[in-house]
Amino acid sequence: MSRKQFRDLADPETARETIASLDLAPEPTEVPLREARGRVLASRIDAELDVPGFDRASVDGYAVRAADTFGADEADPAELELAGAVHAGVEPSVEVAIGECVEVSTGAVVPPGADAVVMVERTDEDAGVVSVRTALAPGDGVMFAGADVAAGERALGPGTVLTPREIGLLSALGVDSVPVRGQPTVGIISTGDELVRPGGDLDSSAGEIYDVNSYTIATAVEAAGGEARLYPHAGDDYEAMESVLREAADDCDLVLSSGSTSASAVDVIYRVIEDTGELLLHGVAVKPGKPMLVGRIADSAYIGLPGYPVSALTIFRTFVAPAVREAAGLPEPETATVSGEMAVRERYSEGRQRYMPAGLVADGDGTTLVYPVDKGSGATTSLVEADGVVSVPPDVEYLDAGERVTVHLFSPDVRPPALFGAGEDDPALSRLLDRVDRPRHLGVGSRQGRRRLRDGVTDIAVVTGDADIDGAVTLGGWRRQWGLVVPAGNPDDVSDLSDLVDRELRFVNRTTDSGLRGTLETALESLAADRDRDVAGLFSDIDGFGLAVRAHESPARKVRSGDADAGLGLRATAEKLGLGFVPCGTEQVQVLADASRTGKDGVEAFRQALDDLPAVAGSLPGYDS
Ligand SMILES: Nc1nc2c(c(=O)[nH]1)N[C@H]1C(S)=C(S)[C@@H](COP(=O)(O)OP(=O)(O)OC[C@H]3O[C@@H](n4cnc5c(N)ncnc54)[C@H](O)[C@@H]3O)O[C@H]1N2
Ligand code: MOO
Repeated sequence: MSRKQFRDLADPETARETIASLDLAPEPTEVPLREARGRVLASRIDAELDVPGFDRASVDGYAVRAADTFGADEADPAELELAGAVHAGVEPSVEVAIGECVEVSTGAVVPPGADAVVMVERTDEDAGVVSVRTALAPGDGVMFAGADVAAGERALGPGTVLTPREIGLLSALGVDSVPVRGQPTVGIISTGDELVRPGGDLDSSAGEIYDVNSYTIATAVEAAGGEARLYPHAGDDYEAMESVLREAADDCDLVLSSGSTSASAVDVIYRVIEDTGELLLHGVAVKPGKPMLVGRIADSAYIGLPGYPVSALTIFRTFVAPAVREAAGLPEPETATVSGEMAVRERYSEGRQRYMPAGLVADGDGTTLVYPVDKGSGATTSLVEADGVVSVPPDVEYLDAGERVTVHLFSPDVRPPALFGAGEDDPALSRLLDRVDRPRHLGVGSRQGRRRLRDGVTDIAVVTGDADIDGAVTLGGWRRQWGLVVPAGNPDDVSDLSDLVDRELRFVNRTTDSGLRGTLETALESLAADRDRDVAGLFSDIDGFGLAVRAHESPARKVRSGDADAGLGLRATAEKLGLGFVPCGTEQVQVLADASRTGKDGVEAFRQALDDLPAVAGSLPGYDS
């Protein structure tokens, strides 16, 4: 089977122009006013009536002839005869003659003869005579007919985005349905045999994954003013893709697929487009998102997003969302940028325009630091753990530490974390972070945590083992019991670490970045010394010593699923998952803070949260404050 090769990549501007040349805009439509929020008026609306439709009392009080109150004040009130009353929603049956007044409530029709309304607070009434303690000018206390909007006036123009304010005006005009721009219908098709919709059962051993793109792109379409339609995901074969694409093209203004854009033998979607429609572009010099496609199928526009979730969403945000907004008649949203200094040096030399996900953190002086958050295009956390994107031109090979860069925030209301930490992923830490406003913690293990603290990226590091870092102070810490997580009831009768070495047990380790791995190795080193053996040989006697998983619960989960006999873990994890536990020792977890950042509100808040440590540790088996 032939494979796609990416030799000539289009530049981003060409991609933008090609997408702009597609026609996504649907016909205008009419919607009930009640459902019109966020829609865009398709044509002008003129007032068909005066609002208010009558001279309306704006206060509770008495309708008067202003001339009758001339010269009145507290010392010398005007005395008027009470001729009757008019309430809101009732046609007046009295007139105000010279020397008279009529009681009115707010919103009532001002009765004939009157030209002003005095507030009840400035009057006294006694036996049918009202003393008015202030002088009024004509129009005081009255909203005249048509003063809000007059019949024939231009009320709202085409292109107006309908918010509650405009819906208020249209309600006042009695309009109950409005002509609006159509919302482009966008068909969403994820491709790939491996995909399962969230909620379905997942067989990870068969390489199945949850479908991230369908809901992500559907919600992004809606946020851009389109109407998303989800189609069942298409398997990795030509016929399946062709039939779903045709079906979606029949129904929608734009079809968006994800996946199958690249170079593998099953990445055939470009051929389906070539055969059933028109392929206008394949491959753009951007990162992420290089293999995107643009084309047409029947009367519908088509854009192929790459399968990797970060690539798909970045391409959507950068190239597709503006076209959807344009078709829906929506203005480009307010964007916000923040300027900051690169916290670390970042190398890059692929010659493509890069949209680098970046996080923000304030250092001790309040300087904004920017750090790359790139866990790769396949990691959804690459975007969740970032605050925005730095656009790096194709000819830039690296960004130096300290270099000034501009971050385009994901939205203007993005606020950087108040507390930024990295290191151990730990259940006590998770509970403590819940007590802090806007924390961000990267569970990258002790080693990486120390490195980021040393590099001046994070405010705190949560580590086991070596806690001696220049310029760092200890905020607090706790002890946790570690050992071997085994199946419930410990069926293999595992009693200590030597069983891993001496018996045929399938073990699951943690990665070398994790503190627990360091603690295990230290314990095994002393076992090797007791036995007068070389430590590497001891490690190699353990079946699975090299089988390392990143997350702190993962070894225990492998034990629970029957894929391992013992895993490195904590007592707290074993008990949480209903598994057995063989204790091997306790280790100290320490929270270190960059000494120059202890004045930050978030760091101070975390220090206060540490006061709750006895309660937190008391709720976790094997924990001690
Ligand atoms: N030999 C080459 N390999 C790749 C190249 C290349 O130029 N040569 N390009 C890489 C780049 S860049 C990208 S981006 C991806 C694009 O891949 P596809 O669009 O073909 O997407 P798939 O292969 O179908 O999937 C990639 C990846 O993403 C996962 N995926 C797909 N759809 C979803 C979804 N709806 N939800 C969650 N995850 C999804 C899929 O399982 C794969 O892991 O190709 C590189 N390879
Ligand atoms: O273009 Mo791919 O999106 O670099 O990951």
